[in-house]
This record gives sequence, structure tokens and C-alpha cells, in this order.
Amino acid sequence: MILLRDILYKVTIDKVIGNTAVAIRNIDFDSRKIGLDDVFVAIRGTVSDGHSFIKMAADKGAIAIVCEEIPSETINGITYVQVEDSHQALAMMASNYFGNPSEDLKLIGVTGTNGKTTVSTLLYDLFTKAGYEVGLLSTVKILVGKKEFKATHTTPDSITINEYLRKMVDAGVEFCFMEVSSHGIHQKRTEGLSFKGGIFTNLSHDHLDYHKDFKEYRDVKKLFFDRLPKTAFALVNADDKNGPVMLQNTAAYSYTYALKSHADYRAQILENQFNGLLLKINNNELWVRLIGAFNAYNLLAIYATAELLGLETIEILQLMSTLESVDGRFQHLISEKNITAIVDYAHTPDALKNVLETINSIRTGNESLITVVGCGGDRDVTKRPKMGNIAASLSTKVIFTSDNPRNEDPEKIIAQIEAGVGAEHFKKTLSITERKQAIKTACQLAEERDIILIAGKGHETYQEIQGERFEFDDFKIVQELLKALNK
Ligand SMILES: CC(=O)N[C@H]1[C@@H](OP(=O)(O)OP(=O)(O)OC[C@H]2O[C@@H](n3ccc(=O)[nH]c3=O)[C@H](O)[C@@H]2O)O[C@H](CO)[C@@H](O)[C@@H]1O[C@H](C)C(=O)N[C@@H](C)C(=O)N[C@H](CCC(=O)O)C(=O)O
Ligand SMILES: Nc1ncnc2c1ncn2[C@@H]1O[C@H](COP(=O)(O)OP(=O)(O)OP(=O)(O)O)[C@@H](O)[C@H]1O
Ligand SMILES: N[C@H](CCC[C@H](N)C(=O)O)C(=O)O
Ligand SMILES: [Mg+2]
Repeated sequence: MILLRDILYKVTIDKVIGNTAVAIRNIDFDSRKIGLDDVFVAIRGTVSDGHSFIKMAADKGAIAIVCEEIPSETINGITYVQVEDSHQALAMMASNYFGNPSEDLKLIGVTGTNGKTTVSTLLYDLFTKAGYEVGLLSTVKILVGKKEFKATHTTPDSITINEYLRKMVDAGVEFCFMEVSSHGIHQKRTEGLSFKGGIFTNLSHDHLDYHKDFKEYRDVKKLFFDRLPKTAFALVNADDKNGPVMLQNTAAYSYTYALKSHADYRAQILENQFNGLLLKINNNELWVRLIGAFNAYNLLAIYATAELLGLETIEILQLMSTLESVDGRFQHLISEKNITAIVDYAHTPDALKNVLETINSIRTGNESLITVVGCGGDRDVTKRPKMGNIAASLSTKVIFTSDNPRNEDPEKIIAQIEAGVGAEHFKKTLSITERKQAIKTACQLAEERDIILIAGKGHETYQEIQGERFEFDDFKIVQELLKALNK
């Protein structure tokens, strides 16, 4: 039996009406999910205000209401707890409710604009190969040991996080690697978690639809490091100008990694080819199967983290040489007619530029690079012309298409992307709204040795149009089309 007062431990409370020694069942922040004897936490959201659903929660049987403002009319038999910050209260209560599972495993958070999924997934793979029970909370999936669950967010809400951490502890998981998104930090989804380490990959233009400006976006990321305890480590990319900023106010042990700057962990790219990278990490040479300079950063972060968590250098290097690319992250196939198709999740200007530059740096002769790309609806509109410009300047041919249009008109999105294309590049672009048709056209245009890049959706297996999700898998589709076209 869990009492309300037990889960309120460490929550900053302003006022209580009623009894906190009552037994509770579940906690939820969504009134629609409230059942008998549950606790409803009213959150002021980005669309609506949870406080307007307090009555609904009470009608559905809530035994307690946690809110920032107690309603003028209260109901006998329901306990009202007024807190300073509902988001924070929810996170602390969720952790208490599940028995503070983050304290019983080594939890590592990965933050930054790009590379979170790659770094956390490869750390999961490496520690699993090293024989540990490992957990993963990522954009692509949630793993409790080998058991897989569907992910809905990069960083889920605090109830979901703690629920999975509980499952992990119960399953004997020792290390958990999780992505920490800026939305997650801002909405305090990770508050109250006990982190053993934090990793910063890089910071570039993204999510300026949600954050006021770049400074706010950067400061939200920094908040994650500001909150790390002094028993944790903070590992940052020193080649990113915001790397040192992340360390300014952290109590954690600080470490840096870099390819160009002075740092605690250093690497050099000796060779960069289509079949892998030859790296020199702290004076050890190592072949990895991942491609592209940006992956050298990801791999160096992985190496440093594994060392900081106590694995032996020799073992780390041996296991790193066996790592394979993550789903939808530079995932590629070579067709019968020797056409290379690459599916990549690059959905930001910086990531798209990286992927295109990576492909161009590995291209040997006069083979064409045909890029298929779009931008998601209901998301940052300022990235659209930037991505249009990058795609057109760095490819031989570009087909603009839909990503997940969501509630926007896909043709308007495409027009905003096209607006960024310089006049000198316009001739090499065309626009085909239907994504499958766009991929098919790329396959028809491709000749022997050409490269097709399909960017933006990576591992996603759906396309979201007007609130509905239709089955769609870039990798499967390009594979089938190339075969059907005998290419
Ligand atoms: C913009 C955003 O981040 N929204 C998240 C936020 O919802 P919100 O604040 O908009 O909620 P709201 O609709 O205003 O409702 C306010 C409150 O009223 C409650 N409510 C609402 C209706 C009702 O009938 N009863 C009721 O109680 C809601 O449950 C909520 O508690 O809090 C919810 C619970 O945690 C999240 O599920 C939701 O994620 C939405 C679905 C989303 O799309 N988020 C994306 C942008 C996101 O978080 N992405 C990042 C990754 C980004 C990246 O790095 O690429 C992620 O970590 O996944
Ligand atoms: N270290 C890096 N620096 C720059 N670009 C990268 C890096 N790692 C991966 N990328 C590129 O960014 C894309 C997204 O990578 P990844 O999924 O690992 O990032 P993420 O931070 O998890 O993104 P999201 O915010 O969408 O969850 C990849 O497909 C790749 O093209
Ligand atoms: N986590 C990101 C994913 C974007 C992926 C892209 N395919 C899109 O739909 O815009 C977001 O929700 O903004
Ligand atoms: Mg991710």
C-alpha cells in the first residue's frame, strides 16, 4: 500500500487541504486516464491547462489532486496539494512511486542536438556485448535487457521513465543509457533522477519552434549539467563551442573529448571510407564499421564513457570494432546494378549537411548523388529553406518531397523548402509530393555506381498525414523499388 505522503517526499509543497495519509493507486497527469483512488497532477501544458481537468479527474474517482492552484470549490474526501511547480512535483512523485529506481542502477544521460540515439544505442550494444544487463531509453525503442518496448518520445514523461527504470532494476539491469531531449529537460521529465553521468554531443539549430531562441535552447541543455551531482561525470565535446559552456556550473567531474581541440580523450581520423573509419584513439588504432567523420565523435564519446564506467581499454577497443550502425542512421544497401541507397534520419540542417558532406567525402569519381528529402509539418519552419539550400548545394540532383506533413499542407512545406534553393542550383531540383513516388523517381534516375540518399525519416515505419499514421518504411521501399526496376 502506498500513501500519498510517501510519494510527496522531496516535493516543495505550499498548502494542503485534506489528509495525506491516504492510500493511492496510480499517478497520472492525464484526467482521461484517472481511475478510482488515483492521484491527478494538473500540469500547465503547451496546448491546454491541466487545471481545467481537475473536475473531470475528481468525477473519475481521483483521491488526490496535485496542482499549482487549488480550485475555489473543493470536494470533501479529496486531498488537494498545492505545489510550486507541477512538472517538478510530478517527476519527484513518479520517482518515489516507483521506489526511486534510478538510484539502483547506473544511469547515463546523453544530450545534444545530434547523435543522442547513436551514442546511447551503441553504448547499449557495447555494454551488452561486454556481458552486462543493460537498459536503453531512446527515440527508436526502449530496451529492458533484451526485451523491446515501443518508444513514443525521445525522452518520455517522468512516469514512463520511472516505470521502465523500475522494470530494469527488477530485471537486474546495471547500466541504463537514455536520451535527454531539450523538451524533456524543459518539461522536467528527468528531474529527480539520479544520474551517474551526462554526455554532451553538440549543439546546432533545432527546435526553435519550441524554444524562444538559441540561447534558451542552449541554457536548457546546460541545465541538465547544472543539475548533475558531484558524484557523477560530465563528458562534453570540446570541439563544439558550447561544450565548455555545459561545464560552467556543474558540480560533476568534468571531462572533455575532441578531434581538434586539446581534451582528455582525443581521436584522429586516419581513414574515412565507405566500409568504415580507421581511428586513432588515445594512441590506439582501431577500425570501426561506422561511416563518416561525425561518427568519429560519437565513437570517441562511447570510448570515453566506457572508460569512465570502468571497462578495460583493450576490451573497449575490441568491442568497438564489432559495432554496427544504428537503424536509420546511415543505413545502406548496394543494389545488383551497384547503386548505393542510404537511409538516414537527418532532419535538421546540420545533420543533413553532415550526411551529405560525409557522402561527398567518400565519393570517388563522377557518380551522381541523388537526394530525396522533406521537412516535417507542425515543427520548426525556419529549418525548411536551410535544408533546401543544403540539399541542393551538396547533391547532383534533389527531389523534394513530404516527410510527416502532420496537420500542414505538404505542398506549402515543399514551397518553403524550395525557397532556400539558390538560383544556380534550381535546375537540379524537382518536387514530388508523394514520398513513395519521389523515391521511385530517384531509383529511375539512378545509374550504375550512383548514390541515393533518402533523408529525414530514418527508422520511422510510418508517415503521419492529418493525424493518421500510414505504414511507410524508407529502407524497405527503396529496397523493393530497386529490385522491381531490375537495378
Ligand atoms: C510540445 C510537447 O512537448 N508536448 C508534450 C507535453 O504535452 P503538453 O504540455 O502540450 O500537454 P497539453 O496538451 O497542453 O495538456 C496539458 C495537460 O493537460 C492534460 N490533459 C489534457 C486533456 C484532457 O482531457 N485532460 C488532461 O488532463 C494533459 O495530459 C497534460 O498533462 O507533455 C506531454 C506529456 O509528457 C507530452 O506527451 C507532449 O509531447 C508531445 C506529444 C510531443 O509531440 N512532444 C515532442 C515535441 C517532444 O517532446 N519531442 C522530444 C524530442 C525532440 C527531439 O529532440 O527531436 C522528445 O523528447 O520526444
Ligand atoms: N555526432 C553527430 N554530429 C552531427 N550529426 C550527427 C552526429 N551523430 C549523428 N548525426 C546525424 O544526425 C542524425 C540523427 O542522429 P541521432 O538519431 O543519433 O541523433 P539524435 O540526437 O538522437 O536525434 P533526435 O533529436 O531526433 O532524437 C543521424 O542520422 C546522422 O545523420
Ligand atoms: N524528434 C523529432 C523527429 C523529427 C523527424 C521528422 N521525420 C519529422 O517528422 O519532422 C521531432 O519530433 O521533431
Ligand atoms: Mg534521438
